[in-house]
Amino acid sequence: MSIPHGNRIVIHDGVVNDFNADAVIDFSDVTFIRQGRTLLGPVTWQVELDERWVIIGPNGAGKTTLMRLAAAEEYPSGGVAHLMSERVGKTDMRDLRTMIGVSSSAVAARIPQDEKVEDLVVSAAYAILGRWREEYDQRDFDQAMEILERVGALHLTDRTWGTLSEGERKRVLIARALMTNPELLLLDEPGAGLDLGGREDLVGYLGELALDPDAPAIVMITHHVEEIPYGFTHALLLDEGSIVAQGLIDDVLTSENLSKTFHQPIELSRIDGRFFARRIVRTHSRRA
Ligand SMILES: Nc1ncnc2c1ncn2[C@@H]1O[C@H](COP(=O)(O)OP(=O)(O)OP(=O)(O)O)[C@@H](O)[C@H]1O
Repeated sequence: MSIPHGNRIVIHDGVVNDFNADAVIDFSDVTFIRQGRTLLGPVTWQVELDERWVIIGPNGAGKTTLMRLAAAEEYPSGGVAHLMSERVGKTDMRDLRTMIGVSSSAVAARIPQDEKVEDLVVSAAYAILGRWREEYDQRDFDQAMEILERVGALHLTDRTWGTLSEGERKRVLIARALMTNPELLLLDEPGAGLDLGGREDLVGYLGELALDPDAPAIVMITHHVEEIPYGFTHALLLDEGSIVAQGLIDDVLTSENLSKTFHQPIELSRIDGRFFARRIVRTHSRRA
């Protein structure tokens, strides 16, 4: 059997297993079908450890579906998916999830109102073991405090989830997602519901995280190009379950590609490295 070149390898236990060993996400022709409807795909997409991706697309485009597949929360209906070099469907999804940090409204919705921030973050290290309310190791508490400080939420340690503002919740969710030292961090609309100051704080923090060489690979869904932090390297545009464009952010985020994705004339501009987008308003000159 011939071995392909580059970073693709073949393991043969009777089955050819061809994937990018450097990728935390390696999807090849992945589809997701429900009730006879193809909600996503076929999608071929690779994310490597030092990459920071933004996913953009209209409502219902399939962004969260893609994220759920990347979070090992769903099995693909077709195609081949590897997460952290493990073949989805041939490995324990719970083991995979320990390597993936997720911050999303779905995670937020499962948190009891009376959960203390400290417990919420520290328990992430134990969730897989089902030790939600048991004794925790002092080292885990120390790590939780360190992460809360990094996301600017140390002062919230003793507060309960129900008393937090939207911006505070977003920070605490990211802290919880980072607690397991994941290889992959998935952020589904982390800026949703934040006021201008809160959004700018978040963009600043995520920009620092993006530039940290020890940070995990990051994939973030957003509806607003203004929320893309400095340091994000790649973009994927999705529409009606299909990829419109993907690759390096400077190549993919263009007025032309956004107009195609959103089916309207969009003008994209960039000021000091930040993106801004608006619909082009056509003005008609009147004859006297
Ligand atoms: N389990 C399911 N069964 C049937 N349809 C589903 C299921 N999950 C999602 N969908 C549909 O798949 C499509 C894509 O949904 P998804 O949540 O991935 O979109 P999205 O891009 O994240 O949208 P939004 O920006 O509104 O959050 C939508 O039309 C949605 O109604």
